[in-house]
Amino acid sequence: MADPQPYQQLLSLADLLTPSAIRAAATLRVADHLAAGATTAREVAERAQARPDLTEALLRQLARTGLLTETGGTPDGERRFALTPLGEPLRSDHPSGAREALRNDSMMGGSALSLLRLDHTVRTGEPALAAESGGSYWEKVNGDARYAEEWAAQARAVDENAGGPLHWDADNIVTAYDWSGVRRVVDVGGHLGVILMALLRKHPHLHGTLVDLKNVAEQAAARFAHSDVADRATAVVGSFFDPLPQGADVYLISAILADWSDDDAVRILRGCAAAAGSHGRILLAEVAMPTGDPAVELRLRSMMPAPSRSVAELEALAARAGLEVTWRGPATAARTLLELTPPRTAGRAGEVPARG
Ligand SMILES: C[S@@+](CC[C@H](N)C(=O)[O-])C[C@H]1O[C@@H](n2cnc3c(N)ncnc32)[C@H](O)[C@@H]1O
Repeated sequence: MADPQPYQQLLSLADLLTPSAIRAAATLRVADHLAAGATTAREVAERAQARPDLTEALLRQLARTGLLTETGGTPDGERRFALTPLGEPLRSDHPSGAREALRNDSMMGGSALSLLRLDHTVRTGEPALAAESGGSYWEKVNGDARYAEEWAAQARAVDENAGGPLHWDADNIVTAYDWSGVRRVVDVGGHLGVILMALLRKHPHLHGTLVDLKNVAEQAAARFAHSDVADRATAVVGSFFDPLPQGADVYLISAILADWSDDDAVRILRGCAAAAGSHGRILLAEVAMPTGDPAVELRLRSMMPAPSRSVAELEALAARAGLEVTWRGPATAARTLLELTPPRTAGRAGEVPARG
């Protein structure tokens, strides 16, 4: 057989059918329906509330790709299908969690679709989702009740892993900063409260308020209410683009700025500074994701504008926001720690010591 022409290879490399069919199967729970006893396209379609004719096409295509196998026919001549070992991980109960990563309507699966508009990212540096919806990823997954159960599942998973080491060198936030003179901390975009709870447990004199968007803040509030720090931790629904709770001693910004352009990052820093007032400070604990590999860089950049700002770039943002660096904590490959202070209160220590 003649070797394929370069154009044929090119079209085959760029073809979207296989990934789209697998993601459609994940979204429509095809594997779950087959595992639960459906065998024909009609039975799968009925359970998936889909069209039988196109479900049949999907199942036949998945059989071609090796995720399903045809197991004969019914007396009426309908094809029967079953999962192969390659298709098994698409079941919701598979420990790999593959279906969650692949279904188009999950947080992870949905954000992967931004790769389809990589041209937009390469042209502008913006996440491709912005080209589609005009809104941020976080607004979408927090403003839509369809994602509330996913956040609840994440909260359950976080509870199951409670007590383990914190990700991305976040232990440094808890141990490397001098919390002794701090009474109130606001965790800005504090997610499900993992870091804030670790902080309050380690420093029993601290009180914490977590601010996050709706779906997340509600889960964090429920976690706090059932925890040993219930009397010192609160979670409030809010946006860091709106006024934040005033007057805390420290505004913690952990792993937030990577998701935002320079202009938005400066807005977030300014908002924290405004809430910090004349005596408060900001603890910027930004993460740096490894982007040396082009595949990793393209994936990350299609979803977030700045996955790995350098310390110098973070300090430049702080300067743009009118903040002074009053402490430099240990900078690991994954995490930077900077204390930032509005100018009128700068110089608590009278100098900028470099530690770590
Ligand atoms: C990458 S997570 C970081 C979570 C946490 N600070 C940490 O270090 O693990 C980003 C967080 O920012 C929150 N977020 C996004 N946009 C927000 C906004 N406008 N206002 C408040 N929180 C927001 C998200 O819901 C999410 O919890």
